[in-house]
Amino acid sequence: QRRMFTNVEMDNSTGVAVIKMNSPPVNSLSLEFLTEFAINMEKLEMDRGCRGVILTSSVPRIFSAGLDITEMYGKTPEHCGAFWRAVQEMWLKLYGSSMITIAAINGSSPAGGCLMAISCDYRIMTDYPKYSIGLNETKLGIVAPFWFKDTMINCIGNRATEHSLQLGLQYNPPEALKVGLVDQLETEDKLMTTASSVMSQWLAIPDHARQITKSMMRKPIIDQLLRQREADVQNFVKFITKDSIQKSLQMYMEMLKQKKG
Ligand SMILES: CCCCCCCCCCC/C=C/C(=O)SCCNC(=O)CCNC(=O)[C@H](O)C(C)(C)COP(=O)(O)OP(=O)(O)OC[C@H]1O[C@@H](n2cnc3c(N)ncnc32)[C@H](O)[C@@H]1OP(=O)(O)O
Repeated sequence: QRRMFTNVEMDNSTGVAVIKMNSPPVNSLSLEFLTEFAINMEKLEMDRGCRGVILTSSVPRIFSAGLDITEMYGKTPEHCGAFWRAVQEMWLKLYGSSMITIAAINGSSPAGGCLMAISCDYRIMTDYPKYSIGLNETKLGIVAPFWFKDTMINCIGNRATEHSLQLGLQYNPPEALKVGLVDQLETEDKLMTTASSVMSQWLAIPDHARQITKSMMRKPIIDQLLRQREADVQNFVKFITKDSIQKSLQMYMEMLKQKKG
């Protein structure tokens, strides 16, 4: 039986779907997870009754740990290529969605987890000091590709992105609010109610006007990836299969395990 990585609950009375990521222990984004996520987004996009999506997590304390490192370590170039296509597809479906997308960030959200959040239209994060969010790729010895970087620039601006990406910064909730990485903080118990109430404000705007505006803002980056999608895959495969990069990933995974023990 196929495993489910996300639960989708559609409320037909409001036209809002809630996608709950549910892949313990850390909602890491595996090839299967990403494939299922993209299919779910596609289905909601095709559903004329669905106007908005709230993205959140069922896993305690974690929104998403980002890309599943085990999908990039010790794998064949073919596997790495398939994985990267799935990462691209997830981003294209989320960043390019015509629906209103709100991230209810109820836990830590490094790297690919942060990319998911900043690909949404609005972000509300639980105000808990131990949670963090950011594109920390350089800390793993890897490089956030241009479309991660440009998504971040569109969210927090050029200078803050440069600072943030070079240092691989992870922000706690008040810091994330200050830099503009999230739009609002909320207590754990009120997070979903607040997300629904923000959604109502966005739903009050006529869809066609909001959708054209959103597309105007995001299309240049999306088109840039679409134009060079296969080159981006080959670039990733060449980079990630390098001995030095594989060594960095191995050391990072060992560090994660040691931290635990
Ligand atoms: C020249 C230019 C070319 C450019 C080409 C492209 C370059 C490549 C770009 C790639 C972009 C990458 C994006 C990513 O998303 S990489 C992933 C980054 N993620 C992280 O750094 C997060 C790591 N995890 C953590 O910090 C913590 O686990 C977390 C805060 C999320 C939770 O902490 P907690 O203490 O609750 O849990 P544990 O650390 O004990 O973890 C539990 C188990 O889960 C495993 N784990 C954690 N994260 C991941 C992950 N991302 N992938 C796979 N597995 C993960 C962890 O090892 C534990 O496993 P065990 O139980 O087996 O020990």
